[in-house]
Amino acid sequence: MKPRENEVLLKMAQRAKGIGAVAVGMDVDGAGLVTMALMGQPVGPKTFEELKDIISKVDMPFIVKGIMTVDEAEIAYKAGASAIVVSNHGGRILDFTPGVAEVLPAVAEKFKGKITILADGGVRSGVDVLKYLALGADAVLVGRPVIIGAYGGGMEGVKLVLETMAKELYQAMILTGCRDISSIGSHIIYNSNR
Ligand SMILES: Cc1cc2nc3c(=O)[nH]c(=O)nc-3n(C[C@H](O)[C@H](O)[C@H](O)COP(=O)(O)O)c2cc1C
Repeated sequence: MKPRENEVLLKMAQRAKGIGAVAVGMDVDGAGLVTMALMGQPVGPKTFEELKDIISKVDMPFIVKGIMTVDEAEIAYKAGASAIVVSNHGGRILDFTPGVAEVLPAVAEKFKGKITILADGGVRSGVDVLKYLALGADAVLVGRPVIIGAYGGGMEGVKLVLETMAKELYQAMILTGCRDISSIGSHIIYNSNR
């Protein structure tokens, strides 16, 4: 990747000031090579040093997205990211890769409390939110349902989608005996292999 691409990414991140956070996608191969996807295009830092350098120059919380392994989480954490998004961003093309729910517990086991852990992908109800929280996420992100809500009903549509999810989450918490978000944990997950 050309240095110019990093400059563009950095400028976009700096211009985003006021939005509150900047997010980039990340994929790391065995050799520690980092590629990032922005607007679907592979751009951004290719090495740990470049990622660290960009994070140090952005005066706002920096979120690294597309984390699917403990090693990738480690890179984001050591580079100084505020948060990671455990997110299977290769799903449309690589449909044989593990799902977020499969990798989230291992990432959470090592990094819970050290870095904010967000998760996304396939969340369609409040019960799905509960599942990702129980598997170790600090918070859950929602993509396509919000787009569908906006398409169908504009701002009211988005509001309806999010309020419905919040109600479903509340009901699911009551049924699983969780009095607040912090009491949601792996104890509510039934594992038939245990
Ligand atoms: C139209 C569309 C384009 C997307 N483009 C990107 C992208 O360029 N980079 C990326 O990391 N994720 C991309 N995503 C994934 C979302 O950022 C997010 O991870 C995903 O939509 C969450 O899953 P959900 O839609 O099932 O809630 C895209 C998703 C959609 C629907």
